[in-house]
Amino acid sequence: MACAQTGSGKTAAFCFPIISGIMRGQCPQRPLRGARTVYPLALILSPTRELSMQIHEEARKFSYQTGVKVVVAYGGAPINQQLRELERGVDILVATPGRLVDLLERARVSLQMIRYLALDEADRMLDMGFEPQIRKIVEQMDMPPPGVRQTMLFSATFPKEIQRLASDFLSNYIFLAVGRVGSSTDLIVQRVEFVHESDKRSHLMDLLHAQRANGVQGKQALTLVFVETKKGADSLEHWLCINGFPATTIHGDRSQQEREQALRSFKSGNTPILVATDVAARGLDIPHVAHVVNFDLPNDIDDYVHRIGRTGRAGKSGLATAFFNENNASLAKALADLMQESNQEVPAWLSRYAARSSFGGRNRRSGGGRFGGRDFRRDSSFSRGGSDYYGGGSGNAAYGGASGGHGGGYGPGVTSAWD
Ligand SMILES: Nc1ncnc2c1ncn2[C@@H]1O[C@H](COP(=O)(O)OP(=O)(O)OP(=O)(O)O)[C@@H](O)[C@H]1O
Repeated sequence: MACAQTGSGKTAAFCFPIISGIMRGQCPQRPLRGARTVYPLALILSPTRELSMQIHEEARKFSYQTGVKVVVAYGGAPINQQLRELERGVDILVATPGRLVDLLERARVSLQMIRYLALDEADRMLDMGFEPQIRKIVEQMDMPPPGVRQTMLFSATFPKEIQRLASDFLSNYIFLAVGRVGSSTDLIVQRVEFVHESDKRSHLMDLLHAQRANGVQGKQALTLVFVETKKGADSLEHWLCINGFPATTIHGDRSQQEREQALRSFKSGNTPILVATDVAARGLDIPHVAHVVNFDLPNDIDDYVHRIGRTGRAGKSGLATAFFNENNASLAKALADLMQESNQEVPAWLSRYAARSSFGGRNRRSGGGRFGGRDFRRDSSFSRGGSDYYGGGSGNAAYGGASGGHGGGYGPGVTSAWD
């Protein structure tokens, strides 16, 4: 289980070991091809089609001239073309869960030879929407058990309850966190502005005007605007266009072709404003996104972390502006904590909201008394009734048990580099 901030390069972190493992020939002989079933050695699952496409492109670059074959399969695109690609041979299959289940049910893909399984955006993959499909793929098809395969879970956020679920897919695993789990990078300047619902459009317009005026040769910098609903996305896009701001939109009701076209047009700068729902919140690595606007704030602080993480990537700086009003009161505490943690200026009015808000659920951070999540096994209330998680000494090599290789002896609540 690995956590590192958005834009820090997690894709390479799971692709290189897989490619290297396959190149070292540490995988079993596959059945002779003849039947139409293919037997990939590695499977990388991701929650959105666009993210699968991006991982595929990256993995192909990383495996250039290695002979390792990477194929992608995702929904909304013709399956026949993907089947033809698969028939040409596949070592690493990058897929979205729905399309993969389809391929498995058609017996066109077998997971029997999988030695590496990576779940990108693992917490999203295991939350309510995807868990049944992931369980089916990992537990009910022909995938080898944990231990035979190596399983890697990556995300910038990892709520405890999802960690707990994820541990079903792992055996004797290492929890590796770079920085605090769920924190955002301080390369992103975060601003929160109090804006009533009815003022949001004119406020956005002011921001965009100012941005254009400051831009090189009056050019609009790439701006990603997050809204809560698909309808809201279409309507805001329309309004921006009629007001002279070239915009496009990406959300789940658009055809795959339209989604891909929107992304291309945004990346190229032809339509420098992209209005998006959460479908674009995770993983997408679009160079030069200067500004992320949370026109509607999400209910979950982790979603906020992923959204703003579309800027400030790979060591570059970025700006994120959120429109906050009474409707977002339940997020106030988590938002103020997050901002403080990443050295941002927290407006006094937000601190007041944070102080008086009553909150619950996932918008509240729970980290054993400290802000930021960590390995849930270190929560004193967690017990699996065995010594294999903590203090056993034999397993868990990276930790060396609770009193082992890293200075030892730290209990819950004690700071360590692994927090
Ligand atoms: N060692 C490196 N040097 C320079 N650039 C890098 C390096 N590693 C990764 N990058 C670049 O950093 C960018 C972000 O990487 P990546 O998309 O893997 O981030 P991530 O950690 O998966 O983010 P997210 O949590 O948003 O999915 C990419 O453009 C990638 O090419």
